[in-house]
Parts: sequence; structure tokens; C-alpha cells
Amino acid sequence: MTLTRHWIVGPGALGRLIALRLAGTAEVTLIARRTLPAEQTLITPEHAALVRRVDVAHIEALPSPPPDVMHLTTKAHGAEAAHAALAGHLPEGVPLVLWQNGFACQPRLSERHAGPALCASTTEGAHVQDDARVTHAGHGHTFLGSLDGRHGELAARLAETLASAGLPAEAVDDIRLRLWRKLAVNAAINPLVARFGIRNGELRDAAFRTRVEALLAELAPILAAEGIAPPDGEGIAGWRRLVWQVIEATAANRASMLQDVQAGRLTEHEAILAPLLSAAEQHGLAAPDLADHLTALRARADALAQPGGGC
Ligand SMILES: NC(=O)C1=CN([C@@H]2O[C@H](COP(=O)(O)OP(=O)(O)OC[C@H]3O[C@@H](n4cnc5c(N)ncnc54)[C@H](OP(=O)(O)O)[C@@H]3O)[C@@H](O)[C@H]2O)C=CC1
Ligand SMILES: CC(C)(CO)C(=O)C(=O)O
Repeated sequence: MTLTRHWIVGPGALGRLIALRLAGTAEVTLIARRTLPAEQTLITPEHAALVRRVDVAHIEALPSPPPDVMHLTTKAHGAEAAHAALAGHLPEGVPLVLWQNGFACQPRLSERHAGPALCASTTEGAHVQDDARVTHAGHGHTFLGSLDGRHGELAARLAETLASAGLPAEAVDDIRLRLWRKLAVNAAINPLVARFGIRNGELRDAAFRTRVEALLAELAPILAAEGIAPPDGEGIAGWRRLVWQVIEATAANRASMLQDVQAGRLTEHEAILAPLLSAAEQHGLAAPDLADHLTALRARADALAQPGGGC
């Protein structure tokens, strides 16, 4: 199994971070839906400028030969359309890596993809500066694995490839658990900071603290019913510890959902909140605050979709 040729579909912040890091050791093609410069710069967390040339291809004019592995790095709501545009052009068996947050497209695409499908859960942080520059804001760690526990050797090889390109990674056999834990943290932080236009650290203020606690009280029983345990401690105490740790560690951050709101983009509310609400319904659990956030973010998404709604 060679992992030399990587296609990276969705050349945004995370896609270009992975592309520019991998381009030092592998053959990388960015698959885009619009023209992008081949010369790309990555500003590293140490403030160095890493300049690399990568091939860029349009999603409707795919190059040959096919890749050894295809990374899907669109937002969660774009993943299925991007996959559908590519799937018919790939030979069977090309491995797919899904880098999305939340837990929405992963089960569906893992089922639909004609080859091994891995999911990635990463704490790397990146944001786009412009079409030729991306900032790697902070080093993180990536977990890779398939939802059905297969393809361990592929996950291990890919983790090695990423790690030797400067993105520490490891293969795991519990990626579903890791995706749900991240989703839980995102659900406790992102809708609140996005709706109130605040940085993560402001959630520590009394007025917001009670809202975080209310979300934790809804999240903990849903996660327990789904068999998702916090990394340390048990039940709500464990989730409380994790969420407040993340809030402390990211106090100065504008969370991804807030950045999306401020930039007039669609947020990843469906991928983060809808799986929780569907689990709540299945287990007969009440989740009024989570439902209220989903309703508000859906209303915003509907308004964005109206003519002139993005202004
Ligand atoms: N950024 C980060 O630090 C992290 C991101 N993630 C997750 O990774 C995913 C990607 O996030 P991020 O990189 O920040 O998002 P961005 O919005 O920066 O990038 C998404 C990219 O996907 C492209 N895209 C969308 N649809 C298609 C399509 N059909 N064909 C080709 N390209 C397409 C967009 O194109 P265009 O430029 O034309 O709009 C854009 O370049 C999200 O699920 C996010 O939650 C997870 C951890 C960290
Ligand atoms: C953990 C958190 C909320 C940090 O900002 C994040 O992952 C995000 O911004 O989406």
C-alpha cells in the first residue's frame, strides 16, 4: 500500500494546512471549485513562512492518475456534494479520509464510499488569510480510524505519513468516541459564542456560565445514552471538567462557528447539534436549549439562503 499521491478536496484552512505540510514529502493535488494560485504560503505557529508549489485541479477536470488517498476537507455541509462529484471518477478502492467536525456526513460517506473510509479528529488549528496564504495557528494532534474498526494498517500508515510531514497523528480504534467527544465540546461552546458574538473566555462570565451549565445538563444524559464517556471522570462532572478546561485553554479564541457567523458563512450547526437532538429524541430525553440553538442557527441559515441574505 503506497501513500504517495494525495488529493485534497476542499482547499480551505485545514485542506491547505494538510496540503502544504504533506507537499514536503508527498505528491499533493488540491482539488478546488475555483482557481487558486499554485504557489501557496503557510504561516507556521512559529511565524515562519513556508512557501510551496502544489498542483491545483478543478473538481470538474480531475487529473490522472488517481490518488493513493483522497482527503475530504470541505465543511461538513459540503462534504456529501463534493464526494458525489468525485466518486464516479475514482477507481474502486481509493481510501477516503473525512476531516469534518461533528457527526453527520461520516456515517453516510463511510457507508457510501467504494473503498476504505477513515475519519480524522484533529486539534490542529488553521485559518485562511487569502487565496495564497493560510495560517497554521497552533499545533495539535490528529486521531485517525474507521467507524467500523477496520483498516487499522491504513490508518497507521497514514498517521505515519502525516506525522513525518509535521502533523502529529495516531491511529485509533475508537474514532466514533473521539468524534462525539469533540462534538460535545463544540455543542457546549460554539452555538453560545456564535449567537452572542463573544470569545470563548467570556463564557466564564456569570451570565454565560449558567447557559454553559444548562447545556451540560442536557448533553451529559444524551452522551451517556449513546455510550460516550468523557475522557476523565464520569457523567456530568467529567463533561464539565472537559468543557471548562477547553474554555480556559481557548479563552482568547473566536470559535469556528463565531468566525463563520462574522464572515456571513453557513455554520456547522447541523453536523454538531442535529446528531445530539436526534439521539435525544431516540432516547426520550429533553434538550430544550440545544433545540433552541439549532432552531436559531437554522433560521439564520435560511436567511443567508434568501437573495440578499448574506449581506
Ligand atoms: N480550520 C481548522 O482549524 C479546523 C477545521 N476542522 C474541520 O475541517 C473542516 C474544514 O474546515 P476549514 O478548512 O476551516 O473550512 P474552510 O471553509 O476554510 O474550507 C472549506 C473548503 O472547502 C471548499 N469546498 C466546499 N465545497 C467544495 C466542493 N464541492 N468542491 C471543492 N471544494 C469545496 C471551500 O471552497 P471555497 O474556498 O471555494 O469556498 C473551502 O475552500 C470543517 O468540518 C471543520 O470543522 C477541524 C479542525 C480544525
Ligand atoms: C474547541 C473550540 C470551540 C475552540 O475554539 C473549537 O473547536 C472551535 O472553534 O470549533
